[in-house]
Amino acid sequence: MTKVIGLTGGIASGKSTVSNMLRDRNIPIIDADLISRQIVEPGSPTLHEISKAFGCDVLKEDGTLDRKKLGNIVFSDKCKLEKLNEITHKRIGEEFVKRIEELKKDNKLIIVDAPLLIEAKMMDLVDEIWLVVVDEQVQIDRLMKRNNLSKEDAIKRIKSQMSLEEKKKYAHIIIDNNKNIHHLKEQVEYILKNVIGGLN
Ligand SMILES: CC(C)(COP(=O)(O)OP(=O)(O)OC[C@H]1O[C@@H](n2cnc3c(N)ncnc32)[C@H](O)[C@@H]1O)[C@@H](O)C(=O)NCCC(=O)NCCS
Ligand SMILES: Nc1ncnc2c1ncn2[C@@H]1O[C@H](COP(=O)(O)OP(=O)(O)OP(=O)(O)O)[C@@H](O)[C@H]1O
Repeated sequence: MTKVIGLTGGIASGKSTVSNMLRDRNIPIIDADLISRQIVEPGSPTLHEISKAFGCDVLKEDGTLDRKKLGNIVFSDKCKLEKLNEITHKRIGEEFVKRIEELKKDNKLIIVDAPLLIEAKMMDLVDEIWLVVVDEQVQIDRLMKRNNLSKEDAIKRIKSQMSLEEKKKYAHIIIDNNKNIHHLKEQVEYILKNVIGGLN
């Protein structure tokens, strides 16, 4: 039996960092942020719908999605974010199902790295939820630094997602990423050894 893990957590909590550690152990990762880029390639129906809903202004001259511009629009307006989610989440979910089925053939453990797993009600696609947690101040600092955002913009993005306290209600395992990378890696190794056991 294959075990499918949903790896989730707030923006800049450290999901990709955890995913990379698991990938290094040859565990397959399904990356929602990557899928959300693939489904909006030029010529795709999703990009067409986005430009119809948000105007051609959200396209660059070469026809690709101007992610920065669309991000600025949706993270400042809840209704617009909901509109974008309506367009994208169904397709992201379909890709999850397809890729999980493919990977199940050859793997006992699969990770679905999805920031909005809970918000998008995709919990049923996975057997277990691992939640990466950080204190809000650490999250703000890391997000400002990584995305070169003002504090105000970083807070807007954090507030566009479900609160950590709410997410904790769904989590089977909590990974604390408030300290350094070494501390994070120790937890990942512990989980692989003691919780997942011989699966990977
Ligand atoms: C708004 C967009 C264009 C911004 O692009 P950008 O390259 O700046 O960010 P990227 O896609 O790398 O996402 C970075 C992080 O933002 C957060 N985020 C992304 N989309 C959303 C959303 N709809 N609601 C809340 N937070 C989100 C996540 O924590 C994600 O890890 C892009 O995120 C997007 O198309 N989002 C809709 C698709 C989606 O919901 N993706 C998450 C899949 S579970
Ligand atoms: N323990 C840590 N110590 C210091 N920096 C860290 C730590 N963990 C992650 N980071 C940094 O914090 C930032 C956010 O981490 P990461 O990109 O893994 O988060 P994420 O949850 O995948 O983000 P997103 O939701 O936006 O996809 C990155 O710049 C990463 O290098």
